[in-house]
Amino acid sequence: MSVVLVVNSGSSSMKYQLTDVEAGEPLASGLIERIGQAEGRATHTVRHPSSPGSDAADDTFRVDVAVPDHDAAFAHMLDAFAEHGPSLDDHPPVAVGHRVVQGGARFFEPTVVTDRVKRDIEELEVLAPLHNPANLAGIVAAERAFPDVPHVAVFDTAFHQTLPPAAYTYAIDRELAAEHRVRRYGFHGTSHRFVSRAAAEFLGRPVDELRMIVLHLGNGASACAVSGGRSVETSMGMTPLEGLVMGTRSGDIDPAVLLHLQRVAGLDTDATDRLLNSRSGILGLGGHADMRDLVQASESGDDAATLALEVYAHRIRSYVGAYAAQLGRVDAIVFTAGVGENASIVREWSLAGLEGFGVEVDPERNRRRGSDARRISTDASKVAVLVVPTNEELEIARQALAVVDA
Ligand SMILES: Nc1ncnc2c1ncn2[C@@H]1O[C@H](COP(=O)(O)OP(=O)(O)O)[C@@H](O)[C@H]1O
Ligand SMILES: CC(=O)OP(=O)(O)O
Ligand SMILES: [Mg+2]
Repeated sequence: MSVVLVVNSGSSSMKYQLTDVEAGEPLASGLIERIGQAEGRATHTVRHPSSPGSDAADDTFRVDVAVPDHDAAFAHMLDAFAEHGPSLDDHPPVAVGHRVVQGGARFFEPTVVTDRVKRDIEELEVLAPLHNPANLAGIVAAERAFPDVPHVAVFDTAFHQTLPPAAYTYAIDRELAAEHRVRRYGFHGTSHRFVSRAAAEFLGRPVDELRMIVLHLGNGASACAVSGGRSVETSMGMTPLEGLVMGTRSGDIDPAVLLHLQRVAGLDTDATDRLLNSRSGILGLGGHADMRDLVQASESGDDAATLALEVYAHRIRSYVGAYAAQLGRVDAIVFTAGVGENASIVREWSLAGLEGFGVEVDPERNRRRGSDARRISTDASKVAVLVVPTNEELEIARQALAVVDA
């Protein structure tokens, strides 16, 4: 058994998963929230792999606990494994895989963490101020907790290294852009990679024959045009702010709006940053960052919530059209992540009216719930519309193991 611990450190949370890579099954997972705040909360779930004939439920343990920093989060995680299992002595990780959001133009592949790699991740903080500092803090804390195993950084940007220059170049002064590394990098690459391969498997066709549009709709959201298994266009840019409407992020906006607000509403740089990253998206429009709450508000007649949903879907439809043009042909449109896998209304509204382009969602299939990959288009639809659950942790574990085994 090859067990890998996967860590996804955010600025105020840490997610972890202990995974048996060969079985493709998590043994345990957890989430430590509100790191650095007075009241935190930790959840630890012990998974019981479902064997034929048995339907064992997972065990989840929740505690309210103040967690001052990432070191404390790791200490808490180790306690949770000791108390609730599975025992790390019986399942020692052979590697720790870390999600790192921004790898710039430097990291193309999963990379064993060294002092040099840590310095590079730190140096890339200017290009991802919300994400990379937390990712690095998680790596440093994990090295302290697991000093004897290799640590592997897996970058959100790596899958998008195949973008052609025409897709990643912003039309601004090229010398200024080069000096400050201003270009589009793209994110959620681990998910787009995993999901595009899983979709090909579901369709029973080699990924290198397929052209597809993957819609990763979670808290952050991005679209990716995948041709022959390679990312050729994606909606996030230099940072994870560009593109689709998200939980709290605006996505695309005329940059002159910022200039205008700075002039007439006195917004400074930090206030502008907070507006676009934390107070916009469906939260800014409809009062809810969580899609479940937004859908519920809309269903109970809240017009602002309904408009937020319409804007969210309208933006997705625009990207689907644009990416169809870039790809020249679309074999599949694939929904994934929390919203994409669960919110049938978002899938329905996003693809409404595309029948003329061979995209026909079957309303009944779309409404049906499920946790496996499934087709939601009609049998007659020229383009297959799929829901494919993402599993970034398994993909990170696989990539970390491959590096360590190599
Ligand atoms: N049953 C559901 N219906 C609608 N939205 C859902 C459902 N379950 C989860 N979501 C939404 O998925 C989003 C979180 O997605 P997720 O992929 O877990 O995000 P992240 O990993 O980026 O934190 C939230 O907006 C949440 O409301
Ligand atoms: C890059 C990014 O947006 O990540 P997340 O969706 O986890 O916020
Ligand atoms: Mg996610």
